[in-house]
Amino acid sequence: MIRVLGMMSGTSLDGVDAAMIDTDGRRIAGFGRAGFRPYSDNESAVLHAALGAWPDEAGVAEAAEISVAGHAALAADFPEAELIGYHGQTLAHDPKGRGTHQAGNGAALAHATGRPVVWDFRHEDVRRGGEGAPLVPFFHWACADWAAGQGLLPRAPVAFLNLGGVGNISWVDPRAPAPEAAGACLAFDTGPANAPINDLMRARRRLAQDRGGALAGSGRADMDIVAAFLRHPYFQRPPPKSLDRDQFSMLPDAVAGLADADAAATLVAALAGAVAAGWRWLPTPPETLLVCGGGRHNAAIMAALNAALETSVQPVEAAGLDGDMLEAQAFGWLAVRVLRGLPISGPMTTGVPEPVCGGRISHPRRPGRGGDIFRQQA
Ligand SMILES: Nc1ncnc2c1ncn2[C@@H]1O[C@H](COP(=O)(O)OP(=O)(O)OP(=O)(O)O)[C@@H](O)[C@H]1O
Ligand SMILES: CC(=O)N[C@H]1[C@@H]2OC[C@@H](O2)[C@@H](O)[C@@H]1O[C@H](C)C(=O)O
Repeated sequence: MIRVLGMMSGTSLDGVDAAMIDTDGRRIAGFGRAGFRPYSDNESAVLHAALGAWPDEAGVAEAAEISVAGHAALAADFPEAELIGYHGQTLAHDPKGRGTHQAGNGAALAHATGRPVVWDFRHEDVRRGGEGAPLVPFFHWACADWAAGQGLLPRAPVAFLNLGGVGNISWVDPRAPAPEAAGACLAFDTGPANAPINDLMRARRRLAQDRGGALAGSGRADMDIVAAFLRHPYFQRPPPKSLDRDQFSMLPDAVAGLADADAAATLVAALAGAVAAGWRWLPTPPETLLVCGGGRHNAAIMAALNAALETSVQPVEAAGLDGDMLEAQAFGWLAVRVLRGLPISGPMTTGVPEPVCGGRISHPRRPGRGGDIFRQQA
């Protein structure tokens, strides 16, 4: 078993999540402490300005420095970690074109923390023809396996919906022997989630988010706009498929003429409509949809999902999991899989032709505690 710290800074650009998890890269042995370090207004502004940039373009070096410094500061609170899984900051994602770009530097983080760092999780998948995203589905399979083992969920297919800046859904069957086994997982990005809502709040109210969904809850969705949005070819395309943060620029444009509350309500209805549009791709309709990520704190989103779907929609806490830390835990679990040479994606999650391991491992110049886990490998 390895005590690993997973670290994630997602597309909503609000800060860095960190969570400890004990795992052999297959089963989850236990969850540990977690932490969050928000980006300052200045850091967030630099990251926002760099969105869309590819390596060596303007603003990327500064964004990478902010990423490494923010992660190193938070990792210092977790001296018990033998290994760190570091996602980096996605600035651009175009898997069928220019590739995928996570700003950051795992070698610099290894040096700063004295711990080995697994990073650059997405490139190898893209290089081999995959979407490079979503990568959390194999971990969702492990969560379903863990929850079934704890008696918190039946050992049956279940779906996880992650609502960060972008939404992604994983259908998983914990009766399968491993996440890469045939029939174990099917996953894809559903559509925009919190990113357009945050952008609306920032532009119109100078706020970072619609806290609790209060504004959206007081408005009325324009269903003509939602219907037009759902005619986008993305929703007709079968998985695998993944999205860049700002791929649906027509959505903010379409709500530009609406009052604030109605605009927020329309974005929420579009989010739920996109999830419902993806439902047909799931191998079987799951009895439960477990919602994780910040969007589950938005009551208007949860109500819209309940209205749009004929299934039990619940926060992932119903299965004993921490919905704010699931992605950070995922990149800890995936880091151990990289260390052990186990696949982190496959045909049914990213569309890569064969299951692929990927990831890079960087060692600190002066090894700290991490040396032990490499001796365990031998
Ligand atoms: N109390 C709340 N009320 C409403 N919305 C919230 C609340 N808490 C979080 N959110 C929303 O969730 C977002 C953060 O979600 P999360 O941390 O899951 O995203 P992320 O990890 O950055 O993105 P991604 O999963 O796309 O990589 C916030 O930016 C906000 O939009
Ligand atoms: C390229 C990239 O960073 N994509 C993110 C983003 O945020 C949500 C969705 O789009 C998902 O595809 C992915 O994140 C999660 C952690 C994933 O890879 O599963």
